[in-house]
Amino acid sequence: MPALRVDELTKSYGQTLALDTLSFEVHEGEVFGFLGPNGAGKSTTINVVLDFIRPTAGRVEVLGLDAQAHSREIRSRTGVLPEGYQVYDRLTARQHLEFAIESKGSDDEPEALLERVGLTDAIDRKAGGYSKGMAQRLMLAMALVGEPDLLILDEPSTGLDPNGAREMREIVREENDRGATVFFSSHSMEQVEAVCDRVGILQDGQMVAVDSVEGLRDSIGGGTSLRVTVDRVDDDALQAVRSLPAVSNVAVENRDPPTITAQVDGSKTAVLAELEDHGVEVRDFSTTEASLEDVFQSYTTGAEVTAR
Ligand SMILES: Nc1ncnc2c1ncn2[C@@H]1O[C@H](COP(=O)(O)OP(=O)(O)OP(=O)(O)O)[C@@H](O)[C@H]1O
Repeated sequence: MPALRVDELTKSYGQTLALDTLSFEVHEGEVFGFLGPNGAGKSTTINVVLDFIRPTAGRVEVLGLDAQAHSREIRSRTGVLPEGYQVYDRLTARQHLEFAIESKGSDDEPEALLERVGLTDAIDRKAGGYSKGMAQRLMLAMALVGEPDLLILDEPSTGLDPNGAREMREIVREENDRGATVFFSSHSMEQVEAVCDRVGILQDGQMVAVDSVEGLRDSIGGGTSLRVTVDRVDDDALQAVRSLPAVSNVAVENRDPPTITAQVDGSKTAVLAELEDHGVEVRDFSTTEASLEDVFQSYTTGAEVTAR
Protein backbone atom coordinates (compact mmCIF):
# COMPACT_ATOMS: atom_id res chain seq x y z
CA MET A 1 0.00 0.00 0.00
CA PRO A 2 1.46 3.39 -0.93
CA ALA A 3 1.60 6.02 1.83
CA LEU A 4 0.18 8.50 -0.62
CA ARG A 5 -1.64 7.90 -3.90
CA VAL A 6 -2.62 10.87 -6.02
CA ASP A 7 -4.80 9.84 -8.92
CA GLU A 8 -5.69 12.12 -11.84
CA LEU A 9 -5.99 15.10 -9.55
CA THR A 10 -7.25 18.33 -11.09
CA LYS A 11 -7.81 21.62 -9.28
CA SER A 12 -8.99 24.83 -10.91
CA TYR A 13 -9.24 28.19 -9.19
CA GLY A 14 -11.56 29.99 -11.60
CA GLN A 15 -9.57 30.30 -14.82
CA THR A 16 -6.34 29.05 -13.19
CA LEU A 17 -5.62 25.36 -13.63
CA ALA A 18 -3.41 24.69 -10.59
CA LEU A 19 -3.32 20.86 -10.90
CA ASP A 20 -3.80 19.10 -14.21
CA THR A 21 -4.67 15.37 -13.92
CA LEU A 22 -1.74 14.91 -11.55
CA SER A 23 -0.88 11.32 -10.64
CA PHE A 24 1.94 9.91 -8.50
CA GLU A 25 2.60 7.64 -5.54
CA VAL A 26 4.78 7.90 -2.47
CA HIS A 27 5.87 4.49 -1.18
CA GLU A 28 5.54 3.56 2.45
CA GLY A 29 8.78 4.27 4.32
CA GLU A 30 10.41 6.49 1.72
CA VAL A 31 11.53 10.10 1.79
CA PHE A 32 9.97 11.76 -1.21
CA GLY A 33 10.99 15.24 -2.35
CA PHE A 34 8.25 17.21 -4.07
CA LEU A 35 9.95 19.84 -6.17
CA GLY A 36 8.68 22.57 -8.37
CA PRO A 37 9.07 26.26 -9.13
CA ASN A 38 6.78 28.91 -7.62
CA GLY A 39 3.19 28.36 -8.61
CA ALA A 40 3.73 24.77 -9.82
CA GLY A 41 0.97 23.50 -7.52
CA LYS A 42 2.87 22.03 -4.56
CA SER A 43 0.84 23.70 -1.82
CA THR A 44 -2.39 23.01 -3.67
CA THR A 45 -1.51 19.31 -3.76
CA ILE A 46 -0.70 19.28 -0.04
CA ASN A 47 -3.92 21.11 0.76
CA VAL A 48 -5.95 18.53 -1.14
CA VAL A 49 -4.06 15.69 0.57
CA LEU A 50 -5.01 17.18 3.96
CA ASP A 51 -8.55 17.94 2.76
CA PHE A 52 -8.12 21.67 3.39
CA ILE A 53 -9.33 22.22 -0.18
CA ARG A 54 -11.47 20.03 -2.40
CA PRO A 55 -10.28 18.97 -5.85
CA THR A 56 -12.15 19.73 -9.06
CA ALA A 57 -11.61 16.10 -10.10
CA GLY A 58 -9.54 13.08 -9.15
CA ARG A 59 -8.83 11.22 -5.97
CA VAL A 60 -6.26 11.08 -3.18
CA GLU A 61 -5.57 8.22 -0.79
CA VAL A 62 -3.44 8.78 2.30
CA LEU A 63 -2.22 5.76 4.31
CA GLY A 64 -4.76 3.70 2.37
CA LEU A 65 -7.65 5.98 3.31
CA ASP A 66 -9.70 8.28 1.12
CA ALA A 67 -8.50 11.83 1.79
CA GLN A 68 -12.00 13.30 1.92
CA ALA A 69 -13.91 10.55 3.70
CA HIS A 70 -11.25 9.94 6.38
CA SER A 71 -9.60 13.31 6.84
CA ARG A 72 -9.82 13.16 10.66
CA GLU A 73 -8.05 9.85 10.95
CA ILE A 74 -5.51 10.93 8.35
CA ARG A 75 -4.72 14.13 10.23
CA SER A 76 -4.34 12.22 13.50
CA ARG A 77 -1.70 9.98 11.89
CA THR A 78 0.05 12.73 9.94
CA GLY A 79 2.46 15.44 11.08
CA VAL A 80 2.29 18.62 9.05
CA LEU A 81 4.68 21.52 8.78
CA PRO A 82 2.64 24.04 6.82
CA GLU A 83 4.03 26.67 4.49
CA GLY A 84 4.85 29.95 6.22
CA TYR A 85 4.87 30.16 9.97
CA GLN A 86 1.64 30.30 11.85
CA VAL A 87 2.54 30.50 15.51
CA TYR A 88 0.38 32.10 18.16
CA ASP A 89 2.22 35.18 19.34
CA ARG A 90 0.92 35.04 22.90
CA LEU A 91 1.67 31.38 23.54
CA THR A 92 5.03 29.95 24.56
CA ALA A 93 6.66 27.02 22.78
CA ARG A 94 5.65 24.78 25.68
CA GLN A 95 2.02 25.85 25.36
CA HIS A 96 2.07 25.23 21.59
CA LEU A 97 3.38 21.74 22.21
CA GLU A 98 0.93 21.02 25.03
CA PHE A 99 -1.89 21.97 22.68
CA ALA A 100 -0.59 19.73 19.87
CA ILE A 101 0.03 16.82 22.28
CA GLU A 102 -3.47 17.08 23.70
CA SER A 103 -5.16 17.28 20.33
CA LYS A 104 -3.29 14.21 19.11
CA GLY A 105 -3.91 12.30 22.35
CA SER A 106 -0.20 11.61 22.64
CA ASP A 107 1.97 11.33 25.74
CA ASP A 108 5.00 13.13 24.30
CA GLU A 109 6.91 15.58 26.47
CA PRO A 110 7.21 19.18 25.20
CA GLU A 111 10.77 19.37 26.55
CA ALA A 112 11.97 16.34 24.57
CA LEU A 113 10.44 17.58 21.32
CA LEU A 114 11.79 21.09 21.73
CA GLU A 115 15.22 19.71 22.49
CA ARG A 116 15.15 17.79 19.22
CA VAL A 117 14.54 20.97 17.25
CA GLY A 118 16.99 23.06 19.28
CA LEU A 119 14.47 25.32 21.02
CA THR A 120 15.10 24.35 24.65
CA ASP A 121 16.31 27.82 25.62
CA ALA A 122 13.16 29.49 24.35
CA ILE A 123 10.69 26.94 25.76
CA ASP A 124 8.92 29.44 28.05
CA ARG A 125 9.19 32.50 25.84
CA LYS A 126 6.21 33.80 23.89
CA ALA A 127 6.41 32.85 20.21
CA GLY A 128 5.59 36.44 19.17
CA GLY A 129 9.23 37.32 19.79
CA TYR A 130 10.67 34.41 17.84
CA SER A 131 12.76 34.81 14.72
CA LYS A 132 11.50 33.20 11.53
CA GLY A 133 13.86 30.26 12.02
CA MET A 134 12.76 29.73 15.63
CA ALA A 135 9.12 29.76 14.59
CA GLN A 136 9.94 27.21 11.90
CA ARG A 137 11.63 24.98 14.49
CA LEU A 138 8.59 25.24 16.73
CA MET A 139 6.28 24.27 13.86
CA LEU A 140 8.51 21.29 13.15
CA ALA A 141 8.35 20.16 16.79
CA MET A 142 4.56 20.29 16.54
CA ALA A 143 4.64 18.20 13.38
CA LEU A 144 6.63 15.51 15.23
CA VAL A 145 4.05 15.07 18.00
CA GLY A 146 2.65 11.55 18.31
CA GLU A 147 5.19 9.78 16.06
CA PRO A 148 3.17 10.29 12.87
CA ASP A 149 3.16 7.62 10.16
CA LEU A 150 3.43 10.33 7.53
CA LEU A 151 5.24 13.66 7.76
CA ILE A 152 4.25 16.35 5.29
CA LEU A 153 6.70 19.22 5.29
CA ASP A 154 5.91 22.20 3.06
CA GLU A 155 9.13 24.12 2.36
CA PRO A 156 10.66 23.01 5.68
CA SER A 157 13.91 24.94 5.29
CA THR A 158 12.30 28.36 4.90
CA GLY A 159 13.90 30.79 7.32
CA LEU A 160 16.50 28.31 8.56
CA ASP A 161 20.21 29.08 8.57
CA PRO A 162 22.61 26.41 7.26
CA ASN A 163 22.83 24.78 10.71
CA GLY A 164 19.07 24.75 11.01
CA ALA A 165 18.72 23.24 7.54
CA ARG A 166 21.21 20.51 8.48
CA GLU A 167 19.33 19.76 11.70
CA MET A 168 16.12 19.60 9.70
CA ARG A 169 17.68 16.98 7.44
CA GLU A 170 18.85 15.01 10.47
CA ILE A 171 15.35 14.99 11.89
CA VAL A 172 13.94 13.84 8.55
CA ARG A 173 16.42 10.95 8.63
CA GLU A 174 15.62 10.05 12.23
CA GLU A 175 11.91 10.06 11.54
CA ASN A 176 12.42 7.94 8.47
CA ASP A 177 14.57 5.47 10.44
CA ARG A 178 11.74 5.19 12.93
CA GLY A 179 9.52 4.11 10.02
CA ALA A 180 7.76 7.34 9.03
CA THR A 181 7.17 8.20 5.39
CA VAL A 182 8.32 11.74 4.67
CA PHE A 183 6.89 13.90 1.90
CA PHE A 184 8.39 17.32 1.58
CA SER A 185 8.13 20.12 -0.88
CA SER A 186 10.92 22.43 -1.88
CA HIS A 187 12.08 24.84 -4.57
CA SER A 188 15.60 23.71 -4.06
CA MET A 189 17.06 20.55 -5.48
CA GLU A 190 20.08 20.91 -3.18
CA GLN A 191 17.84 20.60 -0.14
CA VAL A 192 16.39 17.30 -1.22
CA GLU A 193 19.59 15.67 -2.47
CA ALA A 194 20.88 14.65 0.92
CA VAL A 195 17.75 12.99 2.23
CA CYS A 196 15.39 11.90 -0.55
CA ASP A 197 14.99 8.41 -1.87
CA ARG A 198 13.00 9.75 -4.80
CA VAL A 199 12.13 13.12 -6.20
CA GLY A 200 9.09 14.25 -8.16
CA ILE A 201 9.32 17.43 -10.21
CA LEU A 202 6.08 19.34 -10.62
CA GLN A 203 5.59 21.90 -13.36
CA ASP A 204 2.32 23.65 -14.21
CA GLY A 205 0.32 21.17 -12.16
CA GLN A 206 1.79 18.09 -13.81
CA MET A 207 4.56 15.75 -12.73
CA VAL A 208 7.31 16.05 -15.33
CA ALA A 209 9.66 13.51 -13.73
CA VAL A 210 9.76 11.05 -10.83
CA ASP A 211 12.97 9.23 -10.08
CA SER A 212 15.91 8.94 -7.71
CA VAL A 213 18.31 11.88 -7.74
CA GLU A 214 20.81 9.74 -9.65
CA GLY A 215 18.15 8.62 -12.11
CA LEU A 216 17.16 12.23 -12.79
CA ARG A 217 20.77 13.17 -13.36
CA ASP A 218 21.20 10.36 -15.83
CA SER A 219 17.94 11.08 -17.58
CA ILE A 220 18.88 14.61 -18.60
CA GLY A 221 22.09 13.32 -20.11
CA GLY A 222 23.99 16.10 -18.33
CA GLY A 223 26.59 13.46 -17.72
CA THR A 224 30.00 14.44 -16.55
CA SER A 225 32.19 17.31 -17.57
CA LEU A 226 35.75 16.13 -18.11
CA ARG A 227 38.84 18.39 -18.12
CA VAL A 228 42.09 16.85 -19.25
CA THR A 229 45.43 18.62 -19.02
CA VAL A 230 47.79 17.40 -21.76
CA ASP A 231 51.33 18.13 -22.90
CA ARG A 232 50.19 19.20 -26.40
CA VAL A 233 47.10 19.21 -28.55
CA ASP A 234 47.00 17.01 -31.57
CA ASP A 235 44.30 17.34 -34.27
CA ASP A 236 44.15 13.61 -34.91
CA ALA A 237 43.76 12.91 -31.21
CA LEU A 238 41.01 15.50 -30.92
CA GLN A 239 39.24 14.05 -33.92
CA ALA A 240 39.44 10.59 -32.37
CA VAL A 241 37.96 11.86 -29.09
CA ARG A 242 35.17 13.68 -30.96
CA SER A 243 34.22 10.49 -32.77
CA LEU A 244 33.81 8.49 -29.55
CA PRO A 245 30.22 7.59 -28.75
CA ALA A 246 28.71 9.39 -25.74
CA VAL A 247 31.27 12.20 -25.94
CA SER A 248 30.19 15.70 -26.94
CA ASN A 249 31.20 19.37 -26.80
CA VAL A 250 34.90 18.63 -27.14
CA ALA A 251 36.86 21.88 -26.88
CA VAL A 252 40.39 23.06 -26.24
CA GLU A 253 41.45 25.75 -23.81
CA ASN A 254 44.74 27.18 -25.01
CA ARG A 255 46.47 27.42 -21.72
CA ASP A 256 49.87 26.34 -20.68
CA PRO A 257 49.66 23.38 -20.46
CA PRO A 258 46.66 23.03 -22.82
CA THR A 259 43.39 21.63 -21.49
CA ILE A 260 40.80 19.58 -23.37
CA THR A 261 37.22 19.74 -22.12
CA ALA A 262 34.40 17.37 -23.05
CA GLN A 263 30.97 16.18 -21.95
CA VAL A 264 31.08 12.48 -21.25
CA ASP A 265 27.98 10.38 -20.83
CA GLY A 266 29.61 7.21 -19.55
CA SER A 267 33.18 6.17 -18.94
CA LYS A 268 35.91 8.81 -19.11
CA THR A 269 38.58 6.15 -19.54
CA ALA A 270 37.87 5.85 -23.26
CA VAL A 271 38.74 9.53 -23.73
CA LEU A 272 42.01 9.23 -21.81
CA ALA A 273 42.93 6.04 -23.67
CA GLU A 274 42.22 7.64 -27.06
CA LEU A 275 44.50 10.58 -26.25
CA GLU A 276 47.30 8.32 -25.06
CA ASP A 277 46.94 6.08 -28.12
CA HIS A 278 47.65 9.18 -30.19
CA GLY A 279 50.82 9.89 -28.27
CA VAL A 280 49.34 12.71 -26.19
CA GLU A 281 50.53 12.71 -22.61
CA VAL A 282 47.74 13.05 -20.06
CA ARG A 283 49.13 15.11 -17.18
CA ASP A 284 46.01 15.51 -15.11
CA PHE A 285 42.26 15.26 -15.35
CA SER A 286 39.17 16.14 -13.31
CA THR A 287 35.46 15.52 -13.60
CA THR A 288 32.39 17.48 -12.51
CA GLU A 289 28.86 16.17 -12.45
CA ALA A 290 25.83 18.15 -13.57
CA SER A 291 24.58 19.94 -10.48
CA LEU A 292 21.14 19.18 -9.18
CA GLU A 293 20.07 22.73 -9.86
CA ASP A 294 20.96 22.04 -13.49
CA VAL A 295 18.74 18.98 -13.44
CA PHE A 296 15.89 20.96 -11.94
CA GLN A 297 16.32 23.73 -14.48
CA SER A 298 16.38 21.32 -17.33
CA TYR A 299 13.01 19.91 -16.32
CA THR A 300 11.32 23.14 -15.40
CA THR A 301 12.60 25.49 -18.10
CA GLY A 302 13.63 23.11 -20.85
CA ALA A 303 17.11 24.66 -20.76
CA GLU A 304 19.95 22.57 -22.07
CA VAL A 305 22.25 21.30 -19.36
CA THR A 306 25.98 21.17 -19.24
CA ALA A 307 27.91 20.11 -16.20
CA ARG A 308 29.94 22.80 -14.51
N1 LIG B 1 -6.67 30.34 -3.41
C1 LIG B 1 -6.27 30.49 -4.66
N2 LIG B 1 -6.99 31.20 -5.54
C2 LIG B 1 -6.61 31.35 -6.82
N3 LIG B 1 -5.48 30.81 -7.34
C3 LIG B 1 -4.71 30.10 -6.52
C4 LIG B 1 -5.04 29.89 -5.13
N4 LIG B 1 -4.08 29.14 -4.57
C5 LIG B 1 -3.19 28.87 -5.54
N5 LIG B 1 -3.57 29.45 -6.72
C6 LIG B 1 -2.86 29.35 -8.00
O1 LIG B 1 -2.62 27.98 -8.27
C7 LIG B 1 -1.32 27.77 -8.82
C8 LIG B 1 -0.54 26.82 -7.93
O2 LIG B 1 -0.26 27.47 -6.68
P1 LIG B 1 0.45 26.73 -5.45
O3 LIG B 1 0.43 27.69 -4.31
O4 LIG B 1 -0.16 25.40 -5.25
O5 LIG B 1 1.93 26.56 -6.00
P2 LIG B 1 3.27 26.19 -5.22
O6 LIG B 1 3.98 25.21 -6.08
O7 LIG B 1 2.96 25.80 -3.82
O8 LIG B 1 4.03 27.57 -5.25
P3 LIG B 1 5.09 28.18 -4.20
O9 LIG B 1 6.34 27.41 -4.38
O10 LIG B 1 5.22 29.59 -4.66
O11 LIG B 1 4.51 28.06 -2.83
C9 LIG B 1 -0.72 29.17 -8.96
O12 LIG B 1 -0.96 29.61 -10.27
C10 LIG B 1 -1.48 29.99 -7.96
O13 LIG B 1 -1.53 31.32 -8.38
